[in-house]
Amino acid sequence: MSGLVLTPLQPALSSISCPSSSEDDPYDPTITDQNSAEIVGSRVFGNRQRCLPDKAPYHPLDVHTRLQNHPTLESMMKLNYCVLFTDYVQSCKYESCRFLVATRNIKADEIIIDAEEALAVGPKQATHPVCLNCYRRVDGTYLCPRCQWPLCSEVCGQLENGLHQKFECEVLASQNAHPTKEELEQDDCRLYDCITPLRIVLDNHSHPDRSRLWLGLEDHRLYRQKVGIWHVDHQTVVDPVRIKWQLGESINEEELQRACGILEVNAFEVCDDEKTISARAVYSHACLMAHDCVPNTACSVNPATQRMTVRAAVDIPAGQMITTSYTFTLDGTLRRRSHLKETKFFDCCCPRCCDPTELGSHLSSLACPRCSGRNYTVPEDPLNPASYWKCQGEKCGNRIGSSQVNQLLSCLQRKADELNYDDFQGLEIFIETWSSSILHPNHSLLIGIKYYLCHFYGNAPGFLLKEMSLRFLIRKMKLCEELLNIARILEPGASNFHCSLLKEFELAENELAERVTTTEDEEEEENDFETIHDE
Ligand SMILES: C[S@@+](CC[C@H](N)C(=O)[O-])C[C@H]1O[C@@H](n2cnc3c(N)ncnc32)[C@H](O)[C@@H]1O
Repeated sequence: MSGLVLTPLQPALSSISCPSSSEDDPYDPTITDQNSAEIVGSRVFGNRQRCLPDKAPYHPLDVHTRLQNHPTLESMMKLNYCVLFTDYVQSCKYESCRFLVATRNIKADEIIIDAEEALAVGPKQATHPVCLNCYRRVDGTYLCPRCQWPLCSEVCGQLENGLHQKFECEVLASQNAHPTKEELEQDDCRLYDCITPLRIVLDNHSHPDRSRLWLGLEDHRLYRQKVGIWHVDHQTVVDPVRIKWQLGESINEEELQRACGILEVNAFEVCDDEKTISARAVYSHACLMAHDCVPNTACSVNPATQRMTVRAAVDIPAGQMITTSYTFTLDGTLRRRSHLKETKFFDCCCPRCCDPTELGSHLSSLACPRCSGRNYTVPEDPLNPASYWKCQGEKCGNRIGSSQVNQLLSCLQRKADELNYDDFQGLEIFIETWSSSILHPNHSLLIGIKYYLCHFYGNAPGFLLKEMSLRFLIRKMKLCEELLNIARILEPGASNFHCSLLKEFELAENELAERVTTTEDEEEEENDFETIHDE
């Protein structure tokens, strides 16, 4: 492990000129109270430049060429990354255009960002009731003695430095603002939506020095105003805080909307393996990573400290963007792109999205109805949801309209949503029924179920590794192999997805080896016994 990244700027680096650096610039190296990264490129913050034509796909190589020509790159080689400001943007709707770029060759598994402290942490939207300090589920039996919001226990209730005590407790107590018993019984208690934005606003009020860090975060204000989300945030956050809790005099709508926007665009999910902890957090450096549907990093958040560590999943050459994925790797292009548009407000045009076969992984491919499943049908223009789909078979070339494809997919999605995940046989039947003749065996509708089954076999009660029959052990290994082939394309290297599959495969392989050895030993014993007996 090497490469601590967030080291304070070295003198040589701090002299790099930062075009039109202004007082409000949160990435001005002289003002950050955290460790800092370097900044290069042309400035768009506060002076947003018009950009390349709509949908010009971005390509990391372009950035590489730019950086190679950048006079200060050499002096920046000591840092792992810099924040690149650029007028190079993907579409006119892409309002913000800073991203992290490797300033030297980074080896797979190297730490790029080491345990970055969160700028803000708090409950997720529409969450079940959680403790406002440790984000574990609560049932409302222990209430904060001061504000009456549920906490998990006295331990969290008496924390002096807990975020709850530090931020909202006093304000909520003064307004007698707490959820009712009925609200706490809901699985999506919307009052929790207000807590994290409220923390950001209160942080800004009490630490004007830190407010400059907040200023630097994208909130997609203009786009959010145009679409429904602005209105939803008004109902779920602005009105409850300002009207229901009567904080309207000290907190204005603008700052609450800005906090909501920052969270929607930038927050990472915080959870533990057992899913007992559920929260969201914002990081000033990690959240500058651009999205790519084939990310080159693996991110992890320590659920107890909420610190974020970013590692290189693969070798990242100097000049290449450092990327993470904001969406689900195992979703097909249509779904990923609409999820990114809805939640992060941009049209992804990464190489995977632009490729009809998703880089050969075939997560969206359908069996051609005319070739009876011998060839696969893929979108002619994967960036256009209304595109025709065409059979890849050289002699066939059969085309299907997007509405027909959508109809088929919605119908299969409904069937998939109805599946009972405790019934492994039902899942296997679903895979068998739709695989090959209708969907590519790697289709996202099937691959999600295969991923579930690959963990189910070997870990679920009644299917523990030692107890499982040979048939299921071999099935587990086959599923692992299929998924590993996809992981190698879509999340290569030391990604969480790839590593978890490798682990499952190795466990199954070792178990198989043990069984083979035991059987051989038993056979040998039997032979010995027979020989002795014969003698
Ligand atoms: C978490 S922020 C990343 C930092 C952001 N670029 C900034 O300057 O503040 C997420 C936003 O960055 C932009 N973005 C990230 N990856 C992108 C990509 N691959 N293509 C287009 N826009 C992207 C989108 O506007 C997205 O909503």
